[in-house]
Parts: sequence; structure tokens; C-alpha cells
Amino acid sequence: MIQVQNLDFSYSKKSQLFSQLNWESRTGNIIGMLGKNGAGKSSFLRILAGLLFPNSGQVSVLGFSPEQRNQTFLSEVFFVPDENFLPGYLPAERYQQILQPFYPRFDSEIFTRLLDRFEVDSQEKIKNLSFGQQKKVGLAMALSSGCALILLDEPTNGLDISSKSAFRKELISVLSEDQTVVIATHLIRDLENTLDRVMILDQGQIKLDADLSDLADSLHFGVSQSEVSGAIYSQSSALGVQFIQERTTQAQTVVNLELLFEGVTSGVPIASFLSKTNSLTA
Ligand SMILES: Nc1ncnc2c1ncn2[C@@H]1O[C@H](COP(=O)(O)OP(=O)(O)OP(=O)(O)O)[C@@H](O)[C@H]1O
Repeated sequence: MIQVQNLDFSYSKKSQLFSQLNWESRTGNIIGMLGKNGAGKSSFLRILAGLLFPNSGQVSVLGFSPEQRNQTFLSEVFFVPDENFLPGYLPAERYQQILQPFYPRFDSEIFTRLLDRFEVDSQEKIKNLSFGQQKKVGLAMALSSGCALILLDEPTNGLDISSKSAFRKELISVLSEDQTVVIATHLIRDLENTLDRVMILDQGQIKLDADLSDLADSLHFGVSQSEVSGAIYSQSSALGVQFIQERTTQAQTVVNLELLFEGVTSGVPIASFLSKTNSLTA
């Protein structure tokens, strides 16, 4: 579905953002792309969408080279950027009617239901909606598009707590098995219980790329009142010492994505503790 090989990308000659980056994704996953501010998450999504071009290397999305912006490619990829991309002078419903013919599997009933669920007035001009409401229109478009690949840049940024929860539920319920979603975010908690796979981008490289199920099988996440021996990574918090251990006989735990992220970005080779071969590290 997505194959990235030896990708080099920079905005200027002085600093390289991605260097020999490799990545592959399978169909039917909700993939979280995590990274610190400036790690290159938005840039990576824009390369996948064909809005930025690699300096060198190969990028293939659904069998297409994104930079060629093939018509079929454009009808199968929906990108929601972090900033508002909608025409302010149109109401959401009218914009949906204009956009729908470009996406062969667009479902207008889902669109209407989502706007209702998100409590957005579909008759109001988009420019008169708040930032969060405009964001919800973009997300409703993406989730109704039926596209094979949906790219979401910081989708929960600007949403209130109940809207974040509604978005998570709708994301899981609306998607079909032949759709793939890549979500770039640094708001890790917002994606809890939503992701199938997590990819961590740091210092121009993918430092971890693993299924949540593999992480839960191979790692044990816990909190203790004192230091834990044999921890792969630990961090003091208000709750006590949060730690990650290699899992042997311990009970399976929910993956603590924030702790995992801190561990990986502080240089711990977490991927070497994973049992499955489809997890990798840079
Ligand atoms: N149009 C541009 N021209 C030059 N440099 C840019 C441009 N856009 C982004 N950059 C730089 O590229 C780097 C990666 O930016 P990008 O927006 O992709 O990161 P990000 O991980 O999405 O960050 P954030 O979490 O803050 O949104 C940053 O150092 C940024 O300054």
C-alpha cells in the first residue's frame, strides 16, 4: 500500500530532514505517526500526498508515484492538513456536494451523520465556524470519502474532549478493512485504544514501527513506588516510577504510548525487545 525506499528530503541544502528513510505499510491499519515538534510528521504526510517531492529515493502509494498526482491516485487519497483547507464562503453541505464526484465511494449519509454527531451546522458558511468546527468538517469529509488512504495531520488538535472521543469512535466504526489511515500527532493520549500500529519518527529516521499487539505481547508496562530492576526504560512521574520491562511471565498490559515514545526518543532500542519480525528500528 505504501512503500518508501531510501527517501532523502530537505527544505534547504543546509539541513536534511529525512535521510535514507525506509518504511512500508499494510492495508487496513490505523497507523499513528508519532514525533516531537519538528520531527517531520507533516512533511512526511505531504510527501505521501504528493504535495512535496523527495530529493531522492522511491515513494509508492497504492502503486502510484505521489508526485505525479495521477487522477486515480487523487481519488483514492484524502489528506486533511493541520491548518484549515476548506473554502470559507461555502456551507459544509454545499462543499460536500461539489467534492463528492471526485471520490467514487463517497458516502453522503455518513457525512451528514458525522456532522450531526460532531454538532456542526452544515448550512453555515465554513468561515463562520470555529477552528474546531472547521476541523470537524474536514474530518467528516475524510471519513466519508471512502478513500483507500486517509492522511490526517493532528486531527484532534482543536477538538474539545467529547469531540475527541466521538472522533475516535467514528474512526473505528466508519472505516472498512480495505482502508488505511495514517495519523500524525504529538497528542499521543488522544489516540489511545485507536491504533493498530505505531511508527515513531525522530531525527530524520523511523526509530520504531510496530503493531500494538506485538508491543503488548513483548513488553510489560507498569508503575512502581521504587526503581524496578530489569527495566528497559523508566521515568519518574507523579504516580511513581513508570517502567517498561521485557515481558516474560508478567500479565499483558495496555501499551503506554507516552512512555514508549519517551523511551524510543531517548535512544532505548525498544524494537530489539519485540518478538515479531515485522517490527523494525532504524
Ligand atoms: N515550508 C517549509 N520551509 C522550510 N522549512 C520547513 C517548511 N515546513 C517545515 N519546515 C521545517 O521542517 C521541519 C519539519 O517540519 P514538520 O512541520 O514536517 O514537522 P512536524 O513533525 O509536523 O512538527 P509539528 O509537530 O510541530 O507540527 C521543521 O524543522 C520545520 O521548520
